[in-house]
Amino acid sequence: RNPKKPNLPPGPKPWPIIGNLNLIGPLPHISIHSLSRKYGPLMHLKFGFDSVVVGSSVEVAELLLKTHDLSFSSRPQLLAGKYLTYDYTGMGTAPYSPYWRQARKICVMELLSPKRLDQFEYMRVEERKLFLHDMFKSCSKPVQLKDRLYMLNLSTMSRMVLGKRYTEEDENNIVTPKEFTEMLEELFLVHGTLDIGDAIPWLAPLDLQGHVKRMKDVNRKLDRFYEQILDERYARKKSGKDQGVNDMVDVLVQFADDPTLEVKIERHQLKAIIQDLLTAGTDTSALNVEWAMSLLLKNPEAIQKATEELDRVIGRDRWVQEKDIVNLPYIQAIVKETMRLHPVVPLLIPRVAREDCKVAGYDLLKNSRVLINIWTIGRDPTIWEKPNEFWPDRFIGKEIDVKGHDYELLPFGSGRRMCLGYGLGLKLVQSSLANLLHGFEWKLPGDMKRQDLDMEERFGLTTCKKNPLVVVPTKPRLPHHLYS
Ligand code: HEM
Repeated sequence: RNPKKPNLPPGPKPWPIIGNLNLIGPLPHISIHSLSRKYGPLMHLKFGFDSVVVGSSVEVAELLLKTHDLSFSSRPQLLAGKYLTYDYTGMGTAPYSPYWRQARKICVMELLSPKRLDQFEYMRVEERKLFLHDMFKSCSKPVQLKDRLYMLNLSTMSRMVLGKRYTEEDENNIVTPKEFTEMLEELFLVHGTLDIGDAIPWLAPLDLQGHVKRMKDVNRKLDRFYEQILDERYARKKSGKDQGVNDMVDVLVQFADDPTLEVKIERHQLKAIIQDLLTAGTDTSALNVEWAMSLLLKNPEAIQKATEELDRVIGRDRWVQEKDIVNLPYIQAIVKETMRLHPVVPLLIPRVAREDCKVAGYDLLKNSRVLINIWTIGRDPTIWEKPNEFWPDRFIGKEIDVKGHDYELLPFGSGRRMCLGYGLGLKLVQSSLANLLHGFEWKLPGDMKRQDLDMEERFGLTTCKKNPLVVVPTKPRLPHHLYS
């Protein structure tokens, strides 16, 4: 062997130009799962000209996300990051840098800290009540759960981040609910697309798929919205009518102006952070609840166990509150089991190597992209008994949690780039799910049998059900006055 040639991890032989992209189907985590069975848990692929390293076991995940976390704590510079997140200044797209460290610290310590989440809990409670009231009005009719949950999370995040529910008609709002939801929908859609220009950079200027144009268009619209929000805040501050901290933008503006900050946060960076806060948890949390309800409808005995627990711990005369969740181990187990079987970000967000690095005897080169296939890890038969079965009891009495320390279950990632909103994400998922189960009896529409409910996936920025779940809340379980 040429001693200078790097000892790359095993992988399929790449084609010129396209590399191994021909082996990647519409569900990349499944294609990569099949490849890793042949080439092993540390595998090397080529996506166009980019080297991609995939970790598919607990041991390799720990090496990449813990032992060598610092070497892999940057993000690749993809077109979406440039055009949709203000030149890579979103929290999820920013390279490892003093700016990213500073902004992440503010988000973790100030915006999403347990204390701040408690301060804004009343907003989540109010939004959930409206959602449950709407669900009550839909009793005995089929509902598309994902859309409802998405709107619940969007209203909640819109209030916590911007101080207003932009999902509802209000003549003082700067955008109509339709404009607001359409802008964000387009943002998700175009962010989730795979652009050929990312894999083959000399094709990027041609914008063959028209993605860059769409990215610029939606960013222009969103920018006007964020500009107006910031203008209003600064005007209020200047006028002396500042009323303290009412939402996350208030906190951000306060910190951005702090002269003691090591790195100054510029206006375009503020807008990127606002966008992250508004969007990162809405879809992810809604999809987790949709997957959980789908799994439960296929396993009615689990619904029975969950409702028994709810009746015993909460009783039938009130809703479930966030602080009740610690006393609901079966509900927690359902959420973990759902995240194990259907992680909504199955390959985590790609990282990038900041330097050459030796891992498990192989050379991983600077600028390689790093993916962790948590879908494979979640179904690994050497870790999980009956890996493909929905069996929440497997978590009862076990210490495994989803907070990034147990490498067999990483729905929020781990290490320096781990999800910074996991605490909020868990609250949104657990409390929506618990109250849907506590508040209603459920069935599939018409004569549909549980065997007929498909669990096919669609890959994108987040992995959702290919065919959205339609379900019928047959009747309320609690006294009627609680739904008003
Ligand atoms: C159930 C809900 C959620 C799930 C499943 C989820 C999942 C994830 C995952 C897998 C990552 C990538 C981690 C990695 O690369 O190691 C991530 C990153 C991120 N998440 Fe979440 N997330 C959720 C909710 C939220 C919420 C509520 C927020 C904020 C309000 C949020 C903000 C972010 C941000 C900003 C990043 C990028 C972090 C960085 O690169 O430094 N997420 N999330």
